[in-house]
Amino acid sequence: MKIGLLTSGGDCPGLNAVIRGAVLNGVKTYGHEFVGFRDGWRGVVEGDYMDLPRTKVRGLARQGGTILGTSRTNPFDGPHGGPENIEIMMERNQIDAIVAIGGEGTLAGAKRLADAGLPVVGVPKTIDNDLQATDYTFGFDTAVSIATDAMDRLRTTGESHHRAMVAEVMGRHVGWIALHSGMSAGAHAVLIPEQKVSMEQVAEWVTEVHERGRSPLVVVAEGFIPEGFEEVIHDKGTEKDGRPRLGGIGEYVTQELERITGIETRNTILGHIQRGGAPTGFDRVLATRLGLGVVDMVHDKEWGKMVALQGTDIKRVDLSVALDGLKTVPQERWEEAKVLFGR
Ligand SMILES: Nc1ncnc2c1ncn2[C@@H]1O[C@H](COP(=O)(O)OP(=O)(O)OP(=O)(O)O)[C@@H](O)[C@H]1O
Ligand SMILES: O=P(O)(O)OC[C@H]1O[C@](O)(CO)[C@@H](O)[C@@H]1O
Ligand SMILES: [Mg+2]
Repeated sequence: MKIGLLTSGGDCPGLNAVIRGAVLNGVKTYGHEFVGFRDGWRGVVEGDYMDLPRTKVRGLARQGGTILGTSRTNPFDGPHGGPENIEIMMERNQIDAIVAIGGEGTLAGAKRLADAGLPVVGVPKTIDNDLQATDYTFGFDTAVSIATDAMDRLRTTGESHHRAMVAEVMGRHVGWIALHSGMSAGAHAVLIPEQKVSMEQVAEWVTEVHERGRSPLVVVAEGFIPEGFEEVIHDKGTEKDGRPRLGGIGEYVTQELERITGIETRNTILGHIQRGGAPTGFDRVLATRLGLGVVDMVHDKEWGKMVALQGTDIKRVDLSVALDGLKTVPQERWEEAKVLFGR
């Protein structure tokens, strides 16, 4: 078989480890051949790909980013998009299957193509950890570990100046990175998209912490909506696909805290630092296992599915199950963390 791999959506530490795992299993176990489409679905609709021999994936497990490049191209758009055109491209290039490595948008495209009869499967990726049917996505552990390290540093400078510190992390729709990095760094408040909290409540937690002589640390996910607001606060316009460009709520929280509490407060936006660089050991192992597993699934011709981590096992699940809403932070996980806030 000749299998085409693509990486699509935001990049994520571990993408290269998936590619390596897939190629090594395919070449060593089955004698399959691999190609890599450039820049996500763009490479598929334009038939733009590179050969991926075993030598091309050497040492890739530890390398951040994606050697294939990524984009947010829709495989159904443009004169060469859609299942009929993609089928013609596959036949012309003798490509037998497509493995789409991406988040919910990429996998929605993969599902529609599989529903139209194309041999397509998925591998879940996102630092946000918001995909259903998989316990964790690779990239999440790396993002949490980078954010934890940054917050440890914010705490020492905050303590020295008796300031409150605000750290804004990624998390457009869900607060997994905020919850885990906040818990890990000992944050005194964690603000996430799933939970409406008033700025007065946050100010109360911050004041309590300050009064017992500590430097308060507030972690806020970029998609947090404070009580009294209907929509996420952002001031950087929108992307081409209409998504608001986030990264700004931290500034609002900082200004409001300083205004209400009178405590000098500083804001740090971690941004894309959370997505860059080498994956953690956990993410390398998870991504490698997903890469190994997806090739077994392709070999068994189980189209329209993705590989997923369930417990400690790599399982095969229908893309429809994985795409049935986002995996948000449950109420009980928030209540559990809340015990650590404030006094
Ligand atoms: N229902 C759909 N059908 C076909 N293509 C889609 C669909 N939904 C999204 N896409 C395409 O997939 C691209 C990638 O999706 P998106 O930008 O959400 O990234 P993602 O794979 O979800 O990763 P991220 O975690 O960065 O959001 C979108 O820009 C869009 O072009
Ligand atoms: O700046 P970009 O690449 O458009 O992506 C930003 C988004 O991608 C993610 O990192 C992953 O979905 C989100 O947390 C964030 O909102
Ligand atoms: Mg998405």
